[in-house]
Amino acid sequence: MTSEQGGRSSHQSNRSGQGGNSGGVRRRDDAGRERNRSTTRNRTDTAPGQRTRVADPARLVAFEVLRAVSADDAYANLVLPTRIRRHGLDRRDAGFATELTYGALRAQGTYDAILTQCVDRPLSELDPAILDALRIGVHQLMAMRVPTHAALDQTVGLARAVIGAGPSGLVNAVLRKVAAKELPQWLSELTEGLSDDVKIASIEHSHPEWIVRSMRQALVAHGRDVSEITALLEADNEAPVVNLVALPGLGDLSEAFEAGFTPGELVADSALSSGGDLSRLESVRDGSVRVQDAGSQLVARALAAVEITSEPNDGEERWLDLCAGPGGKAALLAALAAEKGAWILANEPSVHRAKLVSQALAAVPADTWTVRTGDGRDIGKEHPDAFDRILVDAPCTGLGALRRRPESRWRRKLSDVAELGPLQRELLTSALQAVKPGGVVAYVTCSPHVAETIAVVEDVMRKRDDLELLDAGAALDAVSLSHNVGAGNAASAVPAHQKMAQLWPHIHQSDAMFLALIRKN
Ligand SMILES: C[S@@+](CC[C@H](N)C(=O)[O-])C[C@H]1O[C@@H](n2cnc3c(N)ncnc32)[C@H](O)[C@@H]1O
Repeated sequence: MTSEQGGRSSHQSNRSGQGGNSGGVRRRDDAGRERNRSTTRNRTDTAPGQRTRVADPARLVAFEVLRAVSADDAYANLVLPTRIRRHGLDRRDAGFATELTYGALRAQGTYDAILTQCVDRPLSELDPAILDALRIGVHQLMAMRVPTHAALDQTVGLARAVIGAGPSGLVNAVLRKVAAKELPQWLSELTEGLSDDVKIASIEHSHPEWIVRSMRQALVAHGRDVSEITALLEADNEAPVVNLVALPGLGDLSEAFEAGFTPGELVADSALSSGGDLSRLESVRDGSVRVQDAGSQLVARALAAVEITSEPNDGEERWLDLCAGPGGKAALLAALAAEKGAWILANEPSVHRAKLVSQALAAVPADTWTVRTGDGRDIGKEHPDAFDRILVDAPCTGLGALRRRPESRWRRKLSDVAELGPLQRELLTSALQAVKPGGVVAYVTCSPHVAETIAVVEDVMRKRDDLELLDAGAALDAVSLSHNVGAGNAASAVPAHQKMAQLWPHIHQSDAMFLALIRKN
């Protein structure tokens, strides 16, 4: 099972299925939602904390993951599957735990704003474990189809079992206040009297204000209307579908289609599904079919297909993936290189990640690729004018992949953008040294933040007079199935920006990948 399976609802989905308030034994349906068995007794008004004394395993899993994220800086997508296994959750409970975990993490900003109205002290003064239990309770009350009494009873029971009887009383009292209003009413109260659109969007769509501001700026820089911000932030709060790619010439999607995947509409040799146990697929196990976002597939294909005028060495093009770990794009590029009779060097400084690159490349003929463990900033000096095509998939804030990393919006800081800037510039500078005259460098980030995208490209290009920006939007169109991706920036007021391309989750259902293609003349 993928860790996203079952994480369906945005935190703002309605509570339409939440009408029942009868007591009785809980059961979950296929989507992991709790249903009541019919009984007539209404237990909502009795003290839930007095009843349930054991933690429901699915809620316990969500609580443990939230604790690992807030106390140990863990990544939810890595911890969740291990906890699901450890607690032996079945498919339905795993779906419920996934929705609860990811929903509570994504919507943390909105939920904390609600909790602030219901707790008699600053949230920072609460025991962090109590705060995590409250967030789990709020998500059930505001966005899942869990009957109110079950959300209260089970969350208070969880707090009693894992934190203690005293705190469970606090959890009970606070969640009862939260439950008194539905989400739309909370949101209108929280935003009443505010005139700052950024603040309002931040509360309503649970993104830090600096990220809302950055996204708005990026939309405008790429010639889009700022009003798209709502759709963009909403897309960030949705669980992404699983995208597969069959490595060209090596992989076959028929097994995936038999397992219920549907053909991808954006890019060739791709397939989509909302979930499923990928380890069942032999083609995934042997690495010839890989999980990869459609945006990543498109940018890799655009670089492989764009016209170059450099002279191949002995008829063989030399490609370089400067920042290859963990190897997603390197695998697709290497398969495309093998088809064209080219060779690729995949570079990665982290030893662990370089090993992952080698594993990712294992399905591709071994004479097509080499993995180098080293700093990409040195390659330009060591190998000037040596490569025909270079990918610089630069280390970045990852603000374009918030759908996949539910906690990252709270962990990232504006200062990270400034800290990454020099490295991004040095890596692109190195690549421009390493590319042959007539060859092309693709500068890619999984972030739409203009300080990581347009500003880096413009700063670095200003320092040389032998560079030319190619039309990246047209290059994406050329390798897409529709031939009309719409990622180029014809509407941008700045001519140079028009040639740089930006994909968007709310438009392309992909990560927000940025692509600039630079030819050295
Ligand atoms: C955005 S990730 C690349 C993702 C990869 N292309 C893929 O598709 O799987 C950026 C990578 O750059 C690596 N990196 C960090 N500093 C670097 C440096 N000085 N030179 C080259 N790579 C670097 C990071 O370790 C990380 O693996």
